[in-house]
Amino acid sequence: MIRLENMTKIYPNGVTALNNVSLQIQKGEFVFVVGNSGSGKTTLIKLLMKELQPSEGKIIIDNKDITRLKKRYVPILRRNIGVVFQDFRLLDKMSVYDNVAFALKVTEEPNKKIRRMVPTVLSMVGLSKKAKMYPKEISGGEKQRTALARAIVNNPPILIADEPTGNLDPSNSWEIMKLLTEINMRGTTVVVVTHDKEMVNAMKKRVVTLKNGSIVRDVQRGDYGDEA
Ligand SMILES: Nc1ncnc2c1ncn2[C@@H]1O[C@H](COP(=O)(O)OP(=O)(O)OP(=O)(O)O)[C@@H](O)[C@H]1O
Repeated sequence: MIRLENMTKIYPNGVTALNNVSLQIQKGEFVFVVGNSGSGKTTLIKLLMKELQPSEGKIIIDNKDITRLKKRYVPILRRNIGVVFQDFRLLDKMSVYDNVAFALKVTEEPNKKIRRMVPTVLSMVGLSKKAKMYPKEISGGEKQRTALARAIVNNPPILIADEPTGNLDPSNSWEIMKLLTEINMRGTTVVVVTHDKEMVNAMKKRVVTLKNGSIVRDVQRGDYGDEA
């Protein structure tokens, strides 16, 4: 489903953020990507979303090389990849409901579908009672769950979460991990970038470790390891 082939990213200032990275993620997998600050994790996510273009190599998603994808097809790619950003990127002037509905409005889904889907995902992430609240009126964990609801409301085949437990206390972190596991069990491929050692060690999923832009470890049912 996701295949990186000898991918290198050198930023215009000469920094090599990723160096000859090859990686395969199968449909339905749950993968943690770990690594020190500056190891290339965010760069990897941006390349997968086509926010950045690699300097060398291929990125194949669903048998298509997205590095060759024409600009007009980028929205279709993004519809297939739900992303939960580190800083949530919620719209402050919109309620929880509207933040989630917005993801369907931009893809011009019919109103009937929006009215059906938004309450369904809000209930799934336990936010039905907060639907009318605004981001500034809800907690960090609730913002994270709103961002997650928005990322999955389109039912994308791939979900990428950047530090989803980064700013959360342990109980909220577990809640988010439980939701990511549920989403994965429904068939979505889940990629989680994290520093959360305890969580990675508890989950026993595949762990890919980046160091200075290279993959230095890739283990099934793994732990956080010493490299990251
Ligand atoms: N826009 C940019 N221009 C130049 N260099 C960049 C740019 N963005 C990131 N870098 C550099 O690329 C390398 C990889 O950065 P990246 O943000 O991918 O790391 P990361 O693993 O996500 O780090 P963190 O855990 O701190 O978020 C770092 O050396 C960083 O300084």
